[in-house]
Amino acid sequence: MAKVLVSDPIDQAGIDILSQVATVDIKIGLSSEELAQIIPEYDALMIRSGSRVTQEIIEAGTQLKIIGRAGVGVDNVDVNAATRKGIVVVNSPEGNTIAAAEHALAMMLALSRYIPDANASVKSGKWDRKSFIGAEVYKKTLGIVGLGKIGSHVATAAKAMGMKLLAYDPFISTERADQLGCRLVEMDVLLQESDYITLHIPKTPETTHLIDAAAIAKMKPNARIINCSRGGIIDETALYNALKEGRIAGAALDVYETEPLGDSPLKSLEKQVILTPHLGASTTEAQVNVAIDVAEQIRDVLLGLPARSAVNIPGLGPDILEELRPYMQLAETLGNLVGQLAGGRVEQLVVKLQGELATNKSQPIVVAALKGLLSQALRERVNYVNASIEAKERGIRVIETRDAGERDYAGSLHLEAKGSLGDHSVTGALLGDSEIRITDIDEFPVNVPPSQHMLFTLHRDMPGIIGKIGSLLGSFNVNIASMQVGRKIVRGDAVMVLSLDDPLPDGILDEITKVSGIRDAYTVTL
Ligand SMILES: NC(=O)C1=CN([C@@H]2O[C@H](COP(=O)(O)OP(=O)(O)OC[C@H]3O[C@@H](n4cnc5c(N)ncnc54)[C@H](O)[C@@H]3O)[C@@H](O)[C@H]2O)C=CC1
Ligand SMILES: O=C(O)C(=O)COP(=O)(O)O
Repeated sequence: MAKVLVSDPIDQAGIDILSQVATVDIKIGLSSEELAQIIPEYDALMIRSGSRVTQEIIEAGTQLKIIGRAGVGVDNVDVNAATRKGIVVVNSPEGNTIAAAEHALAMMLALSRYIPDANASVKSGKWDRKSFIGAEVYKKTLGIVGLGKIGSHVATAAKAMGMKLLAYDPFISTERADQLGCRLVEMDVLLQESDYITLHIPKTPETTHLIDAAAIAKMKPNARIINCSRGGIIDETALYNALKEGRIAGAALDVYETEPLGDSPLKSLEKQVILTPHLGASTTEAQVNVAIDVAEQIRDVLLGLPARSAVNIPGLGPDILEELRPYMQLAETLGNLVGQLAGGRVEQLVVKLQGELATNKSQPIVVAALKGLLSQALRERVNYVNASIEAKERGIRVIETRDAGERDYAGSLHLEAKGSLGDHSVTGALLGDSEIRITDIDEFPVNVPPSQHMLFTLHRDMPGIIGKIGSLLGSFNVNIASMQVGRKIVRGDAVMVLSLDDPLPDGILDEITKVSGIRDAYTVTL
């Protein structure tokens, strides 16, 4: 039975799903060294933001097939290292959207009305009303940095509270911002005009210290900033200095450069600062959502099924996967076939999408073709996650072309491999919804289904040659399941495609190539 390690607190609903297919060990609070030490035993790792999955841990995870992040941010996982090792990284892109958005809104209101300090004051026996005169958010300007899932929900709620909305997000269209009632502006305008600024962006090299001393200097003196996205997007030292000197009015932080937050001077500031311990996703609802979402994906991957929210298989969402799955199977089979025909080192692969396939997303098809191409060399080490990287590292140039006009089949795929031992090409199509047909080998038309053991010959089209190959195979006790010849002209060159019931015994290929009229012969295992 597979083994899953859960190294952060996960709702029981997720554990129950994992337990259907695996032995689940829950070990919370492990150090990186401890995690690296035990990870070789596990097929899957399920985490939240508390575990840091470094390259060392990934390298040590020799059995690891999937890392599931029960939440959104995967900045605590070395995704590149996982991709190189063919480990799928999945998350729950939407499970905690509402929780995080509501936390940001709660922070904005709590900051405006000094709720944490007012609460502490009453609980300490005081009745002090004059120290807590707050500000209204109504008619104030909210600047939203990052108008993705969480930012959009914040926008909708803030709009309902009568706020004016600005947004900065270079990857969002003006139409989308308009729909949400936001004016899309440059970052400087947002900094200068906002009374409240809320951050909802991932942590990347570009967003690290996006809010630094220079950015804070552009903010209004009454500005309040809220960060429920990622620590390190705000330079905490610059923020502390600005708050201490009263250059901005307040800050509410849920995330920090280092977590747990250690000895930070921010803790010494009073009612203008609210600090929560990374609680954005901490609602019962969100925790059930993310646990189920990610546990289901881990279960599926352990059962050999695809994951619906893999962050390192780009462009492979569930709807696309559903639609393209038969074509991906075709691409993988043809990639495997052309790789074996080419034999040696492949330097270039041309992937030509024809007919209706030409209008489809090509990336999953190309990835599947590369997976097939590399499968002889890398066996189960190659998968949809690492096929592109493995191809790149082997110096295989990939060229994609499209020909929507090709009409022999509704959609077909043509692959050409340029290799150290020669060039080969194959074409294939789908019959009905998912039956694969090889329709062309090295430009010779054929119509054969792929089978596990196949023999291909290039020969001169002349009487008696088929009989000779048949007898030769018979003398080695190899049974032919089907046979087809493809030729362009009578008595010119031709290919013979044989499906065999058994693998070809050693040495027989040499005997076949010695038959007069046979120019070349290849065995293929699919
Ligand atoms: N505090 C907490 O517990 C939680 C934090 N988060 C964090 O919140 C953040 C946002 O999450 P979602 O809205 O779900 O992500 P999302 O991917 O839906 O949205 C992120 C948005 O940021 C934009 N963006 C990327 N780079 C940018 C840049 N340089 N400048 C401006 N905009 C940029 C993107 O275009 C996108 O629209 C993530 O960092 C996530 O990890 C999410 C859930 C809970
Ligand atoms: O989903 C995210 O990105 C979060 O930051 C939530 O973190 P958590 O799962 O609560 O440790």
